[in-house]
Amino acid sequence: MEAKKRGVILMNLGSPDSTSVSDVKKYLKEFLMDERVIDMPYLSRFLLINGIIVPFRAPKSAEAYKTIWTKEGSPLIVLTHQLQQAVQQTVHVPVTIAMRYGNPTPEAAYQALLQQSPDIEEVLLFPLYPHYAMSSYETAVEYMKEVHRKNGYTFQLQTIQPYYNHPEYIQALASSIQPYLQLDYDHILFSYHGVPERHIRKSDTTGCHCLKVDNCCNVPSEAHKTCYRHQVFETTRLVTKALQIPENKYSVAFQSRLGKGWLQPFTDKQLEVFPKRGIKKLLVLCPAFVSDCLETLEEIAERGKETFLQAGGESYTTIPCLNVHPMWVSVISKWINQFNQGDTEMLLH
Ligand SMILES: C=CC1=C(C)c2cc3[nH]c(cc4nc(cc5[nH]c(cc1n2)c(C)c5CCC(=O)O)C(CCC(=O)O)=C4C)c(C)c3C=C
Ligand SMILES: [Fe+2]
Ligand SMILES: [Fe+2]
Repeated sequence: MEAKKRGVILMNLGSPDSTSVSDVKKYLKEFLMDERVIDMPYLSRFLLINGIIVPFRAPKSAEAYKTIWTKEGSPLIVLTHQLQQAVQQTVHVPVTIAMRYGNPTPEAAYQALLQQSPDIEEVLLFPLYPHYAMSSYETAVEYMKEVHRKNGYTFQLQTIQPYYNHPEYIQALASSIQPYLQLDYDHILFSYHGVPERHIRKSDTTGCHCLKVDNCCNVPSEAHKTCYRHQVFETTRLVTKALQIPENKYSVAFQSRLGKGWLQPFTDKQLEVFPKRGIKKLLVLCPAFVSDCLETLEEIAERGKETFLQAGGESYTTIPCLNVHPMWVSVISKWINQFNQGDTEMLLH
């Protein structure tokens, strides 16, 4: 029997095309008009985004992007391209990239695969998000399905499930952290992108567990399959266990909030209080992101450092995202090879 013709799409969030205010406005509008990001009725969302948030935010965001932009473009896009190239060298199926917002679009990614392999039968969608959140993983997957359906493509679309607790992902993350443990440090902060608490409740498939049961994220539940909070705690628990980091040497916080009612504790507030609690030498990492981006390079590495040092901290080291770490490249390649052999263990069922 002949093997099926397959292809892979690595999917990330996306960036503006340039640091111009007009490109940033276009990107923010597309991003924030996503009903899985700002979950309001259409008209209120439209008025809030177009009338208030984008006009005020775009000039500030454009300035922030300027501080991290490279000759090749946005770090997130450049790093996603580099990951695609590294993975492509080790697998025998075509691999391309798509962004949820901006370029390259999902249509462009599907077309790129069809051009390389016109009789393609199965495409693997690989979201570059280890954790499930309606504003990251879910919107990426649902949007790819929608574009697939609208174009009437005949190939099948399969999706890698969230890998926040997969032993091979944890091992890759641990080995990217390991060299930094040689530094003299008091504490490690795991800073994850925040989400509104309302989103955690909305994603609860049982309707009665998340943020309703005491200590919900540590009480076994079916809800954890789609609970971002549970999943980030699990990544932290598993990776600190693998590295034998004692419980009193690390903590979790949530960054990048936009509005009220987001998951706590907040990273920026923690950075202010740590020095007062005797934490003077800090390591920070951001495992919700596979690729370094505005939120890690500007918010955490630049502004976070300033906050911590001004509050009395002495040393502040950021640990890069997995990016193109060789172990991460080989994990992705291994999962792609498994998929290419018809192994469905890693796929959403
Ligand atoms: C874990 C992944 C992400 C989740 C969950 C997420 C939720 C989320 N984000 C916003 C608003 C903004 N996020 C912005 C940037 C941004 N967000 C992620 C990832 C997640 N967001 C990434 C990778 C990036 C960086 C993109 C880059 O180009 O480098 C921005 C834009 C920048 C800014 O103006 O700050 C906004 C806005 C919301 C509202 C939300 C959940 C509801
Ligand atoms: Fe975000
Ligand atoms: Fe939970």
